Amino acid sequence: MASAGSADSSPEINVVNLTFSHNSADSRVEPSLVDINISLPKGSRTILVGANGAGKSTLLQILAGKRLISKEGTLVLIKGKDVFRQYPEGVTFLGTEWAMNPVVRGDIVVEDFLNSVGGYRHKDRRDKLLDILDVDLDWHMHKISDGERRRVQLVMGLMADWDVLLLDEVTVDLDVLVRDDLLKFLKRDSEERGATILYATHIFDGLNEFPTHVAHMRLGSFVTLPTSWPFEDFSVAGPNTQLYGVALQWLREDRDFRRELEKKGRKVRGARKDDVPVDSETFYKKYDYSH
Ligand SMILES: Nc1ncnc2c1ncn2[C@@H]1O[C@H](COP(=O)(O)OP(=O)(O)OP(=O)(O)O)[C@@H](O)[C@H]1O
Repeated sequence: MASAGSADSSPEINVVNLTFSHNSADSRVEPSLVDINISLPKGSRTILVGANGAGKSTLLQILAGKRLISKEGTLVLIKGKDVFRQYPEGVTFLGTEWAMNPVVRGDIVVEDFLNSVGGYRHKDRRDKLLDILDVDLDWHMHKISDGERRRVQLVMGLMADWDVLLLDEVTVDLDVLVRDDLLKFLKRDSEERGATILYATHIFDGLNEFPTHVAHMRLGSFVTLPTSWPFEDFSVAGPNTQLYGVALQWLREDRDFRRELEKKGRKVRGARKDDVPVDSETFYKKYDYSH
């Protein structure tokens, strides 16, 4: 089976010996990423699967140049360029924190907002995306829903041609029809232009036809390196032919793995506290926050 984790002559994304701690001053805190080595070919579309806290966002943020790594022996390259020193052109990162920025909740009309980031220069693609994402140029950014704001973000982020797209869970609040149309657009775009996508998500419905590779992260490491999809080898994820089934199996394995570690007395990050009821109503009744 083809794995994209091995060395490639000219990979579009190449990470070598990456270990990263959010709090490097405190050696008791386990690193968020441990010894990551991946190499993704141009034109690939890779889905990152992993439980909460697995390290998906951290990896995408590092690739987006949002966190500085200065360790000797570590390489984080996109299009052959070091993302910390000479950030490559044509890389787009779309993450969830954008929608929290007060600027994008201000009283500004969508058309002006898109023009302020060069929308007039990419009118054809912009108009295609407005149609796919069902965005109205007359909307006011402070009067739209979170899902609508997300759609504006996607128009903004995707309207210029990109070579590498880093997507961190930004399709989560789209309705199913818009999400489906968007994924078809991205797949076509990637096929026609040889553009590369790395996509972290928790929603696997309707995603079967999208990826060229699928990978599994757990506790900051790759359990399954980016591997050609659909899997031909049952040993990777059992007899699953649907991505949804693969993800369910991997997440179950992650939970079992985490429980085994906890039994041995190791505190595992990302674990749910068992004394917090899963439904919020019970939680608030139990802790009575009314006073
Ligand atoms: N700003 C931060 N400061 C300290 N630790 C952080 C920070 N952001 C993430 N972490 C830690 O890094 C680890 C990886 O988190 P990350 O957000 O990358 O996981 P993820 O796989 O994207 O999870 P999710 O599916 O919940 O988005 C977690 O243990 C998390 O607690």
